[in-house]
Amino acid sequence: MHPGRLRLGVNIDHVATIRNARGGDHPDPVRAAQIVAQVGGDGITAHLREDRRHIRDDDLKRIQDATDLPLNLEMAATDEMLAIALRHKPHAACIVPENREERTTEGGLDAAGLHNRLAPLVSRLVDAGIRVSLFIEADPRQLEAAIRLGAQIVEFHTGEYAHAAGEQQAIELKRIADMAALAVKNGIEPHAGHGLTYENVQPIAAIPQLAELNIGHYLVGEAVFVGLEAAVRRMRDLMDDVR
Ligand SMILES: CC(=O)[C@@H](O)[C@H](O)COP(=O)(O)O
Ligand SMILES: NCC(=O)COP(=O)(O)O
Repeated sequence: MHPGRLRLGVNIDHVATIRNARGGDHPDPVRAAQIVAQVGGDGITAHLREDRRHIRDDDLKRIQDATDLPLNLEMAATDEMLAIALRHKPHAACIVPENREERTTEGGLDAAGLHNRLAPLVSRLVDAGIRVSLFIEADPRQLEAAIRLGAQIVEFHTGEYAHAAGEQQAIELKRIADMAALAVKNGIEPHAGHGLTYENVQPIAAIPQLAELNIGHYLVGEAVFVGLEAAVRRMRDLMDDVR
């Protein structure tokens, strides 16, 4: 059981997607971060992609200056992103797989296969006092790799769960629940995220070992209709109803 309340990290990438659609500065992801802070969000997640399709380098400091919420910087395992993380010193850095062609993150990081590339990067981040999260599939081999790498956090990719239905969704849910329990047994804090919505969040939120959910695209979509404040509040309520 995670001793504290299940935290909600709000990913504001797609506020920046709308902003960048016209090349201007509205809507500002920083204003979104401030609203998240005002309505009970527990953290801000921002994915600085190599192609800067949404979050941009200057957004990071503005977000950090604008709210006291912890910033979870999602980043690829590259020297460029390591230097940026060391410069900004976010609360946490979540290492995610990334390629230009993808529309969005398509799966978890291959922490096992990339051990030699990840090891120096993880230790540099840990040494700088940045909590390191690895965005992985709920798979024992990937979890073991994260333990070996010395990551403090794993974030389980919930995309397969989110896109599954019926029996397959139950199988994905059990996989995540089993790995969350194993993570805690090994002293790693388990998080989860990707593709979570009002409709599918509660079975994930009910997993007692999970400490944090990171949710973004759906909330920004809902915000178009009801506003970001109401969207975050509803997601928060749904999580609280099962924990
Ligand atoms: C790792 C993950 O699932 C998301 O946090 C990631 O940010 C998705 O990428 P986009 O935000 O570019 O869709
Ligand atoms: N790491 C998951 C995240 O930050 C948000 O993913 P999504 O809700 O935008 O799919």
